Amino acid sequence: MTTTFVNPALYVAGQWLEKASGGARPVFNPATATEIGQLPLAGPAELAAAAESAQHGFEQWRRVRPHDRYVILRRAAELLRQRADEIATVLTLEQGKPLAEAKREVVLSADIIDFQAEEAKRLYGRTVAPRVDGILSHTVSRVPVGPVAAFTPWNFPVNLPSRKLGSALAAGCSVVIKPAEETPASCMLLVRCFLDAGLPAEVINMLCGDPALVSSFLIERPEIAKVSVTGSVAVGKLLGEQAARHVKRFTGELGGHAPVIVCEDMCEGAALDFVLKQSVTAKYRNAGQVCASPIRFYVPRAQLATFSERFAAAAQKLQLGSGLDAATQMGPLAHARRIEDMERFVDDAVGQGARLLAGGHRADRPGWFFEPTVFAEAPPTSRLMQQEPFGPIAVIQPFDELDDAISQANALPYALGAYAFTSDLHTAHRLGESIEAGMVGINHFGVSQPELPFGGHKESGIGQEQGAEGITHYTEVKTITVGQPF
Ligand SMILES: NC(=O)C1=CN([C@@H]2O[C@H](COP(=O)(O)OP(=O)(O)OC[C@H]3O[C@@H](n4cnc5c(N)ncnc54)[C@H](O)[C@@H]3O)[C@@H](O)[C@H]2O)C=CC1
Ligand SMILES: O=Cc1ccc(S(=O)(=O)O)cc1
Repeated sequence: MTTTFVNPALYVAGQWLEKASGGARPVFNPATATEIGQLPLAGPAELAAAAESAQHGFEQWRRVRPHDRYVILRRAAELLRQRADEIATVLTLEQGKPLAEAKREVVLSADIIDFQAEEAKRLYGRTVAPRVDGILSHTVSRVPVGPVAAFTPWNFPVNLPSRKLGSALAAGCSVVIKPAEETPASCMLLVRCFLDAGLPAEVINMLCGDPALVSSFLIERPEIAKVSVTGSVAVGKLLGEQAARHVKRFTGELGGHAPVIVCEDMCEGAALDFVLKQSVTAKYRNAGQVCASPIRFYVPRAQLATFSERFAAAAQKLQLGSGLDAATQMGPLAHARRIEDMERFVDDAVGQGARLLAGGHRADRPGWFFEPTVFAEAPPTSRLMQQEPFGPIAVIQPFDELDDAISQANALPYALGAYAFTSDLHTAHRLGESIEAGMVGINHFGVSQPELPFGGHKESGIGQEQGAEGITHYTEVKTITVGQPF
């Protein structure tokens, strides 16, 4: 297995580019904060070429039968599985997460592509009975929306592109994808799987550059029909506004601030052990850089001390280190900006009187490591209780009545993932129905599955990815109605 980095290149109009007109920027290993590669950056010339190429690619791909699209996508998923060790290593080198997490991400991405490939064959239409004589047929079908501009972040550099590419390509769209500049190489290796599987060259274009320039340039291009973004609420609003100005279709998978309600009946003995083990694992997975990461834990007031002390003790025991080291349980944050952001969250929470129970500092070692951090009783005005920390910070809050916990859970404009633990079936249903979120996990954190729709309510997003819903967002409804000629 290789432990070397693969220098990233852009893929524009059927050519791999190791240099581009926008210059270049370094790619870093977050575990050491050292440069590991150079990324070429697209300028207007490559951006225009990519948009034109996506139009050519679309004209070709839309005519490929769904079954043939399915065959190519299934082959790409298989190549991804075969290359999982190499791709996971590159992912860990540029993003930082433990290798086992990176490998799971790559294999899960193959499952996502497989599922969407199957959906290509199930884009059913319908016929509708005419209401007057002289009409032969009304046919309602789904057609591909057109070339897509897709923007993905650095926290899941293979999974998030796979969600967009799997659905868009299955639907018959071409894609110009801009992965995060911090983590371009693992996405490049994903793109190679599609091309090696037989995807026609111009159906996919991949480039990086100045994010604001790339997005505004592409969204304004007449070739681009749809914009799909995963990122912060702020970036989602910006790109959504730009798309709306041109009446372009838009999917946004944006931030979250997931609450976790732990009911009284889960606060003792084996039940409490179970909740704590699941919670600490879910919280510090990918160093908390997950849009559906649990953030606010609500526990009965009488259990606050025990729950928070045990949570903090478990967090402090986590082994930090390079993702390539098999003993590592939590890697570094993906880039230096995240460390500064964590410090701002901590300073603000401490300043507002929250109790710091664990961590709170950058770790005393090279690289962008931040200690697993636990707060209790943070005031609702603190930044931590209002904005997505997107890092290894948990906050544990007391509640008196379950209704109060539900109100607090629903108090923010975010509504992506939410979780609750209870052994009571009636309470499980009540929580599932009353918590406002796109995805509610009861007694587990595994809300993201290839078979299930993933998406948020309120400001957390528009549309869904994965599941049967994923592909539909890359289609338009078209009605053809045929009358008798005379
Ligand atoms: N929903 C998710 O999975 C993600 C959410 N975020 C959120 O974003 C916050 C800030 O993340 P940072 O990386 O520090 O900041 P950032 O906002 O600079 O970048 C976030 C991502 O958006 C992209 N981006 C930024 N401006 C863009 C633009 N005008 N057009 C197209 N893409 C653009 C970047 O390339 C990057 O991949 C995090 O605290 C978190 O709340 C970040 C990454 C993933
Ligand atoms: O950041 C969003 C995100 C990405 C991946 C997953 S999972 O690996 O499929 O669980 C969850 C959330």
